[in-house]
Amino acid sequence: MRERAGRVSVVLRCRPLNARERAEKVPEVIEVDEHGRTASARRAAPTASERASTSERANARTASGETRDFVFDDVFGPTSTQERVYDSAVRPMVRDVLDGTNCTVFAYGQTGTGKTHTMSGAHDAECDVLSTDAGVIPRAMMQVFEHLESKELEHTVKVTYLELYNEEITDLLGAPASSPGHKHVHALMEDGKGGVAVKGLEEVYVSSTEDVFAVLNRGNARRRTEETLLNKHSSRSHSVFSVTVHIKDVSPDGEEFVRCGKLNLVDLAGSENISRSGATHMRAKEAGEINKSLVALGRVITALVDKSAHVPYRDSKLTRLLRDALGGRCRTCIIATVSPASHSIEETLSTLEYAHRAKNIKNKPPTNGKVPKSVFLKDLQDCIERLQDDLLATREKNGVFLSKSNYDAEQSEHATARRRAEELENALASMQAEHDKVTRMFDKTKKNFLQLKEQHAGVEIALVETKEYLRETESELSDTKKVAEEKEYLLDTLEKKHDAAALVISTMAEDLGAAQHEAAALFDKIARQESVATSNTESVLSIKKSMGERLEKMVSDLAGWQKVERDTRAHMKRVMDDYMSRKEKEVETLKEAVMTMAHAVEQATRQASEQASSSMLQRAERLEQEAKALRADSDVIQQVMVQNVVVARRGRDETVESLLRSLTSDREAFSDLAETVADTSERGHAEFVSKHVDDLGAIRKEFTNQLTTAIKPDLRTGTTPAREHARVMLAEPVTPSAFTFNRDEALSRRTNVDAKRSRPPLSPIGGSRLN
Ligand SMILES: Nc1ncnc2c1ncn2[C@@H]1O[C@H](COP(=O)(O)OP(=O)(O)OP(=O)(O)O)[C@@H](O)[C@H]1O
Repeated sequence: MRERAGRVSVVLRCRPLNARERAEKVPEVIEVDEHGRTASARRAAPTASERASTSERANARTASGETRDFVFDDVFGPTSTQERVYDSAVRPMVRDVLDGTNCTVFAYGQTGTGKTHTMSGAHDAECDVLSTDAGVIPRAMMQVFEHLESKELEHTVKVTYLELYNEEITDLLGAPASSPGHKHVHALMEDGKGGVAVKGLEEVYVSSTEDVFAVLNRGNARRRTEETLLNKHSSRSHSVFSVTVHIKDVSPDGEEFVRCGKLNLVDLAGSENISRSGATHMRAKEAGEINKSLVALGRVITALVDKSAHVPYRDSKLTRLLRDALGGRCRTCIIATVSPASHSIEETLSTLEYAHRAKNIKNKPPTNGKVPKSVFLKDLQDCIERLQDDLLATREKNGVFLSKSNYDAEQSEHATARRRAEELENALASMQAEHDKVTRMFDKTKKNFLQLKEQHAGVEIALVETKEYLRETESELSDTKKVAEEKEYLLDTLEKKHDAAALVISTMAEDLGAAQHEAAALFDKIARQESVATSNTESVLSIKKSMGERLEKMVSDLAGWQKVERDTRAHMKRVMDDYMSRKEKEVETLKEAVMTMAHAVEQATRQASEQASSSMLQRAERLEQEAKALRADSDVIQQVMVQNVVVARRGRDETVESLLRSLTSDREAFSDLAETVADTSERGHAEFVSKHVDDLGAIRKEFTNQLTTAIKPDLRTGTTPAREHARVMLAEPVTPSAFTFNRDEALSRRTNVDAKRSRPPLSPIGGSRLN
């Protein structure tokens, strides 16, 4: 092994697969290069059985196929022998011990990886020849004694063997306990030189390898081992086998001195995955304690590597025991043991990482173990005196008493213990605070739990209800199934019917095709009808439009006609007024003439009545002529009216008739007037004139009324009688004869009227004459 001053040396040993692993064909994931002092760890996919026995997380991690390399001071593969490991890693250290150096060799690794095999192995020897399986301890002892014997040096060799189990130190070489349940537990104490010592530990002086093997056998017999799934003889404790060698020597200058070297050989209990090792109950607690102390060891290593100000040696008795070996004045070698099996890859990697880090721990320079013989003797003398004092004090007093030096040592230990107690109290206070916090969390959790319990009760009720509902649902389901079966049956029937229906449907489809054809023809017809209807509508609209236009035209014509009528009426009125005023004048004149005549008649009563009669007759004739002229005027007027009516596209028959009647009546009236005038001589002109003035007024009034009625609009229809009459007229074919004045008919009507008035009918104007 290469040596680097002051540094902890770390070697790796990888054991071969055991029989069971070989049988299971467990893949090997560790490759070692002894020459290159490297080890490669490969994460491989786990086998089915590994998957079954490994946590999901581990499976996930080991499935990655990652390979990591580690370099150590020495690497030993599965085929490396015990001898080779010893010669390479430990033999130099034993040499140092014999030179007066304190050395520590400890094996560290997962359970079942060969720590005990490496440290102890088989330590029986025949004929002073160690078996090939002999481990570090027997080989070291063999080397020590070979050296001492070969050099024929004066020496003493003493050994101690202790076990640290569940944080209690037991002396494996001490007197057996008085009762099976009783154990001697030993305290750790400061040795006053920066190290620790186990108080009251039995030191056994040995003078040969046989003595050592006997001691080892005695101690190993008391060591706690158990069978686990991972190791048939698993060590359940850490063990420390210490060898102290004192050698008397002489310096070149002739001075005698004593070389004192101590070799600590530590076999740690293996870290274990509790689930994989199958540990339960006490064993699980045991494994927990082992792991705890190994974690403390890991923290110490980390603190030393990181050069932390505080190294937590006091966290466990294991680290206190190894204090000198880790960071103290000691030469140290760590033998890390690993398994090549794939199922241990995670633990193997953990071991490799810690071991690799531990390489960086630097110890202080070892003390020179050479003590002058006088000093050594003085020390021995002091020791003997202390022991004698204790013995004396014990003898004199009725109890256990100590010598002053032992008392001081005890006091010093008590002071340390007090400090430790204070530290522990502080730790306790922080733990109390943590405990309070946890209690509060517990209370909160308890509250939550109670709430959850209540919810759970509610859920249980709901569950019962759900179960009930489920039962109901199941019953409904069975009913539904029955219904489903029935439906299935019906479905079958329906399918058959469906086939039949399909047949019918195909027939219907054909019919439908025909119907569609007919419908198409029908639609064509309808389209045609619609087009006709549209054209009709257009015609109606056109007729309506032309009717409207015609009506408007008619209205406008009517308005024109009304104007003509108004003009005619005004004209007639003027004619009539002229005529009347003329006639009135004439009547006046006539009256005057009549008066004159009457006067003349009165005066010329006696003058020739014939002359008078003739004159009157002439006068009457003249009047008749005038009447004829009037009649001619009337005819002219009549013709004008007719012409006007014709020009106004027919006209108001009734109005015209009325006018005609009126005119006829006027004519007749004039005829009557003429007759009356003819009769005037008989009835008197005054009566005649006044009567006819009245008649003329009545005629005018009636004419006016008729006109008003003819043009008065009907509130309901919005039309006037004249318009209505015109409409009727327009609707009927009009012949000019309809407007021809029938004089005879008029006369006959006049006669009828007169008859109704009980008046003698007038003689035709043309044929009238005065009687
Ligand atoms: N290098 C090796 N060559 C052959 N067999 C070995 C080797 N290492 C270990 N073994 C065997 O493996 C088994 C377990 O070894 P060992 O008891 O030494 O493990 P351990 O690490 O001490 O376990 P634990 O921590 O449980 O005590 C033993 O039967 C041992 O003989």
